[in-house]
Amino acid sequence: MTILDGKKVSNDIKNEIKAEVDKMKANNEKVPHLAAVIVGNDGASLTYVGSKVRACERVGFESTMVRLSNTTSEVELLDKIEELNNNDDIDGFIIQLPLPDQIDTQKVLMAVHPDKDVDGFHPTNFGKMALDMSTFIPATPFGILELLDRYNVDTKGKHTVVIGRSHIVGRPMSILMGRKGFPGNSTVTLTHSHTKNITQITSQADIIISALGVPNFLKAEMVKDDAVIIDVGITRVPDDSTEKGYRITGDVDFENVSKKASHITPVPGGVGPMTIAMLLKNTLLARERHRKGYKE
Ligand SMILES: Nc1nc(=O)c2c([nH]1)NC[C@@H]1CN(c3ccc(C(=O)N[C@@H](CCC(=O)O)C(=O)O)cc3)C=[N+]21
Repeated sequence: MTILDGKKVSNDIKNEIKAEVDKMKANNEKVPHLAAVIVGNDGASLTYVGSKVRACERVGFESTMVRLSNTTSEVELLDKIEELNNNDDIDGFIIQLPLPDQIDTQKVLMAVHPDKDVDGFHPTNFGKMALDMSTFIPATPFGILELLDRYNVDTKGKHTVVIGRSHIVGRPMSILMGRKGFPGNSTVTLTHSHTKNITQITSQADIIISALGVPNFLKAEMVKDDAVIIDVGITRVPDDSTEKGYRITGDVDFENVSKKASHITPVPGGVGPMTIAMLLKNTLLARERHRKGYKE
């Protein structure tokens, strides 16, 4: 059984990115600049954005965190986005999700200029992804592809079962695993809350990608021997024995499923750190495209 070590691979990727940034600095070129907008005070969201900012520092990017209050109106947020779209110093930015209820998420994501949309959430970029055109691939799915690639996990002709159809993980993942090329060329089944007899489906999977957010959902009985297991779940469960008062748990019953799996991602230390590394990679790409005047 091989642990797909997202922590290690993400560190390798960050070192590769840092080497690129060092070259830019040596040539007196402007370094990539990422901005992150966060609306409200959600603890988990603040943690993730904090990690993103720290990761920028680590590789030598510039970063800007824009904090808006929980009562921010949709118009105020759209104004801020327009400002970031027009700020030539910023190569890419993200709007941290989820957003408060008074704000229409889809409307907001459509306001981000596709050239600066390093999350890959704009319909133009999502469409390009589905059509195999070069674009920003959403960081979590991109991180999973990168992890499969670096561990040489064979995906061709395999049956991949994706659990969850969210716009940021399950849906794009189902498209990417079925695309031509590597990693890809899988036969994909996308399952969700209306799926009947899910155990029958997961037991036939060569690769399972679970992005549900239900702790311990995927049990050993649902998995066949030698399956590849990717756990995208990150749920905070209260735990007084820890310093922070919580621990994070994936969708997979790791202890038992890992005994059957050929490859498995841990939580923490699997997909989460890869997400951050690939956001940096997309920001590097955004800088490069910006430098070339968006001509290609
Ligand atoms: N616009 C937008 N883009 C996102 O990419 C985005 C988002 N909104 N909203 C929330 C989700 C979630 N997400 C994570 C990133 C890193 C970890 C991560 O580093 N996790 C660590 C542990 C972190 C902890 O201790 O909580 C790990 O799994 O090892 C987790 C989750 C990005 N998301």
